[in-house]
Amino acid sequence: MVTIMFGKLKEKLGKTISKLTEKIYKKGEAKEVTIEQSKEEKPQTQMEKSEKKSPFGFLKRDTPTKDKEKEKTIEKIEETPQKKEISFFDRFKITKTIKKVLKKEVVITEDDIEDVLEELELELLEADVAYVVAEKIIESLKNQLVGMKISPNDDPEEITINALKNAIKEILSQEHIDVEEIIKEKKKKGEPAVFVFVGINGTGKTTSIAKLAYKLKNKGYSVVLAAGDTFRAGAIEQLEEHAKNVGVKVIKHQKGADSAAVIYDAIQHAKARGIDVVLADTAGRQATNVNLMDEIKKVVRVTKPDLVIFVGDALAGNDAIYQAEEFNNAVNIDGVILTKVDADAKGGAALSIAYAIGKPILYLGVGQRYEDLIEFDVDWMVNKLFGEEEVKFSTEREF
Ligand SMILES: Nc1nc2c(ncn2[C@@H]2O[C@H](COP(=O)(O)OP(=O)(O)OP(=O)(O)O)[C@@H](O)[C@H]2O)c(=O)[nH]1
Repeated sequence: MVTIMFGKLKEKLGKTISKLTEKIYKKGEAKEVTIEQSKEEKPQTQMEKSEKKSPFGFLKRDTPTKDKEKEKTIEKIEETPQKKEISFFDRFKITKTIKKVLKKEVVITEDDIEDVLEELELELLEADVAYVVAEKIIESLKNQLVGMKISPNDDPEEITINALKNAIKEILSQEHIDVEEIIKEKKKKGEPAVFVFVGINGTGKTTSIAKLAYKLKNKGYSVVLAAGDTFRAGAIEQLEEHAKNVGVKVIKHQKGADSAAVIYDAIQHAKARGIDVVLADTAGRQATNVNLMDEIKKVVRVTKPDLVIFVGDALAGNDAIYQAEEFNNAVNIDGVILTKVDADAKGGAALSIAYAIGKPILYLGVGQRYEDLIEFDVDWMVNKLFGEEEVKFSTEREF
């Protein structure tokens, strides 16, 4: 079954836009008007185009009406509005579009939208959006929409989509961390950049390290891995397997050794050989395990990494956010890698984790191949939530 990434969230946002738009139309006593357009007339405006291709499918589509003396057809929407030679017969092809237009100006009040926003809040929580994030989105929508004047020339759908996009961008926008910039700055000082990966068991730390090693190596950086997970049986061998596949070296000690010592040795190795980056694995641990959390604090104290990266599992929903908060309180996380986003039909964790801990998402794990690690970008996520295309990720497995 192919998961539609953020599918649940996308569906709920679409329903909200439809309801808010209808509220505005109703209050403005909107009437339906028919717009006739022949091929020769001006090319469609972007809004008219998006109205026909609305991602949420609830908007009026072209409704061709049969007309004896003239053949009518839906005007084919050009992906890119190139000037095309129009044939003689094409000139008579008329497009009729029915669109709603407000009869009078509308000033939105809190009463107008209260019920829709209450429903949205519940639906966001159902999509694993953290409570504090759902609250923030509702508050942002109220601040943007209550008191807004909408004239008959405005497009209510465009206004509601933009309001929701702004609310989500506010949530997603955290201070950006440029990983490559950190590597370059450390290189200038003749030192390796050190990134330590933390998180609970099974979230995808080891595979995310391998994916980042693959990405950085392909960008021309030299990378060494530190087998800091000296606790779980097979963890060292798993990392060695990835290292062999990706073509990088691993620094390891025996199982049960001190994690900080392994990572410290890897840093010395990198310094001695002028290697650019050390990616350090650590044992998966429950945030509630005090001894293991003390160990990770020692790792950070001893190795002084440039980035402590929390690896969270998008499928864990709110648990991923709780774990991120706990790790952030213990060792001050710098950034997040959210894994298994390709398998996450809800999308709540991706929307919530950065806001909940006030740290940026650095990368998203989107599959089980070494290339399935993408740099997180707010506009990319907003386009996935509001865009039309369904993102298809590979289900191929390399590990
Ligand atoms: N679909 C999908 N699976 C992933 C992704 N990232 C990791 N996985 C899978 O998640 C499982 C756990 O990955 P690991 O890297 O072993 O997890 P870990 O955090 O190192 O686990 P511990 O070593 O026990 O702490 C593996 O089967 C991975 O293939 C991803 O982005 N998408």
